[in-house]
Amino acid sequence: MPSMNSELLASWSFSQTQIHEKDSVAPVRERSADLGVKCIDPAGRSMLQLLCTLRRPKNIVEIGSGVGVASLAMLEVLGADCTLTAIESNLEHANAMRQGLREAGIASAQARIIHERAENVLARLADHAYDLVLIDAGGELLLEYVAEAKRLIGPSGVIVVNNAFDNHKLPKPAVRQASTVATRDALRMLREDPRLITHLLPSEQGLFVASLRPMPRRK
Ligand SMILES: C[S@@+](CC[C@H](N)C(=O)[O-])C[C@H]1O[C@@H](n2cnc3c(N)ncnc32)[C@H](O)[C@@H]1O
Repeated sequence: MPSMNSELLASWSFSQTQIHEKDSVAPVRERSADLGVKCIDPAGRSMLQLLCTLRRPKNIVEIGSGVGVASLAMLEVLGADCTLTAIESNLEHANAMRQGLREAGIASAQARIIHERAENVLARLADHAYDLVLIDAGGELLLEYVAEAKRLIGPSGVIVVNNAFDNHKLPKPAVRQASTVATRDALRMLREDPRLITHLLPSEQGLFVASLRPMPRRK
């Protein structure tokens, strides 16, 4: 296991600076900051775009879409080829996201925002109908969201958990706060599922990716 030393820390910090976002991203980040929403960090956003580029998901669910930094990142690389169902419990955040979608020229038929608590919505979404589920709504209910995400994804589905470091509390065993315990349990649930390949990507907030193993090819 690599131990954190100053060189490794310097390389990791350097990697976090090697991201150049389009000018259109800054106003959405500003709107997020104005409303006190902690949006996905630049490295996480860039990793999410890479994942979308490689997997080309057609149907996406985002749990906790905030003002839409992650949503717009996915829509930017996928174009009109995908539909997004964004679940957001805070009306101000949902309205600010609607504004961002309009400014980006995204049709409302392509990106649907459901203004409701995710725990009241997810059960209504169809089994195996989605290719990517992004979870970014805090740690407390993460186990529930992960269980639902496993039901929602189709045969080549991917589950992504942002802020997997739980604000850097995850690696500290002494921290027993509800969100940290739930995050540990949820990530373990994904890691121990033999159908999934998982990886914790070292963005600033931590991006945990769980992908269904491909079916073996028939000879
Ligand atoms: C970390 S922010 C999401 C940031 C967003 N993914 C982005 O990158 O721009 C978390 C969001 O989850 C929302 N949220 C919190 N609990 C929720 C719940 N139970 N159901 C739906 N949304 C929730 C908050 O209102 C907040 O906007």
